[in-house]
Amino acid sequence: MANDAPVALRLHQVSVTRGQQTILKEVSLRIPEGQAVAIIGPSGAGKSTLLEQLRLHHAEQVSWCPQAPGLVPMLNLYNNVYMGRLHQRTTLANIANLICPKRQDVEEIAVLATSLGLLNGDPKRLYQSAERFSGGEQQRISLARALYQQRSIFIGDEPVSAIDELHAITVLQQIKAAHRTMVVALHDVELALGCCERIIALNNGRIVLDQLSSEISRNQLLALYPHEQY
Ligand SMILES: Nc1ncnc2c1ncn2[C@@H]1O[C@H](COP(=O)(O)OP(=O)(O)OP(=O)(O)O)[C@@H](O)[C@H]1O
Repeated sequence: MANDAPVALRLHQVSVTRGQQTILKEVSLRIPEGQAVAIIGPSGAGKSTLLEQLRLHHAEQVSWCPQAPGLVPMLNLYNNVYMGRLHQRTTLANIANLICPKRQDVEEIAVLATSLGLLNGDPKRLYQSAERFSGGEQQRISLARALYQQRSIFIGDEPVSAIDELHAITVLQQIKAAHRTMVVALHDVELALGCCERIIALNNGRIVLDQLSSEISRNQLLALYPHEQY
């Protein structure tokens, strides 16, 4: 696949074994800067494991959005998002934030939360504990935390699976616009074809397809899911 841009993410013959099972089998991969890539494949194919390897190999550049929201339930929306930049700030600044958040941080997170439809016109929702948001909203808080990291590469494991189809497209476009490179595991092949220029399919720990979306048909992708009904 010709692309002269510098490589943003690279794996070279990476294998991952857990217990008796080899989950990734000598996977090699180069993702150029500027590309939006969907990782697809049936459940258990190794998508999360592949994303984990990409993240571990490029930790400093990556904004990471895991499959489970991973929020602190009793902390409010604001503080859960603020955690995205904990490591970029001093311990003192982080403690001060818990007592008296800076206006600039509050405003920035409010803008982000609004853009993801989390405030519904009510700024007080910024101070509502995460556990009082719905599953889909909690996923969007997790996304806001990843976006707040402001890194050049976004890696997300099913980042829009709890968001309805219409909003999922908008949210993926928003993620794309905020990062130079995006790699997301998606179970929805339509979404993958519509929002990502390159599709990488995994099966049983191996890459079985790696093509530009413009060169693949929907049926070709559906054939990768023989046991699932669409
Ligand atoms: N920590 C672990 N210990 C043992 N086996 C594991 C571990 N993590 C994952 N696996 C196994 O590795 C395989 C791939 O898992 P992985 O989560 O990467 O798949 P996936 O394609 O992301 O699946 P899904 O779409 O269901 O999230 C599965 O068979 C899973 O049971």
